Amino acid sequence: MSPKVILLFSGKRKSGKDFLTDHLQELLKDRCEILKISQPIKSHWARENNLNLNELLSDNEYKEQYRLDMIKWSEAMRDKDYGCFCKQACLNAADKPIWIVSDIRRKTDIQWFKETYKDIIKTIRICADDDTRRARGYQFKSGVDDVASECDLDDYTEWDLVINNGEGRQPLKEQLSSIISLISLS
Ligand SMILES: Nc1ncnc2c1ncn2[C@@H]1O[C@H](COP(=O)(O)OP(=O)(O)O)[C@@H](O)[C@H]1O
Ligand SMILES: C[C@@](O)(CCOP(=O)(O)OP(=O)(O)O)CC(=O)O
Repeated sequence: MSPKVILLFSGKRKSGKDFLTDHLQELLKDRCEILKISQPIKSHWARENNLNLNELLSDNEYKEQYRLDMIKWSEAMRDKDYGCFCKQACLNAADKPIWIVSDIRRKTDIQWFKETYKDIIKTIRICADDDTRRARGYQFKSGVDDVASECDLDDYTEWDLVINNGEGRQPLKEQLSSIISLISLS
């Protein structure tokens, strides 16, 4: 069974990508699977450098120590094949009707998914103001917050849905129902 819908989520660090996609998964239960493009990157990095993969995958400070190096290595890999990590994430994914990709970062990520899975793609941008992100632990870092990893989709305008997850956000239930309304499994 191949997926019927693929939801691509994008947003800056601490905008709430994991928070919202984890809650979405609680709602959709076993109909969905969360895919992370950063998973193959982090797996490689953990293996090569003898690091704790679970810590790298968590939302705590641990991954921040390695983010800059992971960005540099993964950019070099993407220069050779822009879809390499998207492909790996999909190869490891379970057969579920809904795939939730929680960390789209580049226009080429969207391009790869649209080329590969055509019109079952929906794109969602999560926004949060800087004060809210800072309250969640964000601190600007040169080489991380001013490069493609965080900025390439800033000027993308073709989102199917934009969700405010900062100051003045709607209650979680409403945020989630706006996402659910994108899904039609006919
Ligand atoms: N709407 C929200 N309400 C409460 N806490 C939130 C909300 N959105 C995000 N957070 C918290 O902010 C932190 C960063 O969120 P996270 O989902 O890890 O961001 P990202 O994956 O975009 O870097 C986490 O501790 C998360 O629980
Ligand atoms: C090297 C990275 O894949 C690390 C991404 O780690 P996370 O996806 O865990 O980051 P946030 O959730 O936004 O905090 C970035 C990249 O450019 O591929």
